[in-house]
Amino acid sequence: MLFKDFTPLLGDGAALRQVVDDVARRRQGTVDVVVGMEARGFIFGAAVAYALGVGFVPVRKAGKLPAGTIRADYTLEYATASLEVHRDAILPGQRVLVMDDVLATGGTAEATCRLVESCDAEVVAIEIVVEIDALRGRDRLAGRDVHTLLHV
Ligand SMILES: O=P(O)(O)OC[C@H]1O[C@H](OP(=O)(O)OP(=O)(O)O)[C@H](O)[C@@H]1O
Ligand SMILES: Nc1ncnc2[nH]cnc12
Repeated sequence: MLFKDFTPLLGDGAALRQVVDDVARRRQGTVDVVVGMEARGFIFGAAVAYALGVGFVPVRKAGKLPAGTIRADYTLEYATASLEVHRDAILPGQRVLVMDDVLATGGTAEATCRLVESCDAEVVAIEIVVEIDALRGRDRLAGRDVHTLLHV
């Protein structure tokens, strides 16, 4: 699978603003917090949280967060990995927007949804900048509101 390089989009101020404003317009008033996944989900997630006027919660690769965490394992092509979030970062009942740059196999997004739901919070929607359709990541997110800006 070819690597989809996002750095030109990040370097283009008008394009970056268009992506962030589009997500913020769609989700305005519907979420209490944005969750973004390390590392590229931090860039878009934090910008969208700022635009919505809500907080941002980082989901990190295992072993990087300083306080008490909960963990979710997920599968990569030939291995497994783990994501973590601070156990008190997402409150029960909060409405959560999950934001990432790429949806490939869906493992990252699916594990993130599990983390949110372990906090008794609700995944209101998943916003993705680019979905790699051939990898069928969407199948792992069946029943969820998944919105993608671009399909490749
Ligand atoms: O749908 P999946 O198959 O789970 O792949 C998508 C994930 O892969 C990339 O992150 P990566 O784990 O490469 O980390 P990085 O953002 O730190 O480069 C991307 O930013 C997504 O988070
Ligand atoms: N092909 C790909 N390009 C960019 N980011 C990715 N994350 C997972 N697969 C990817």
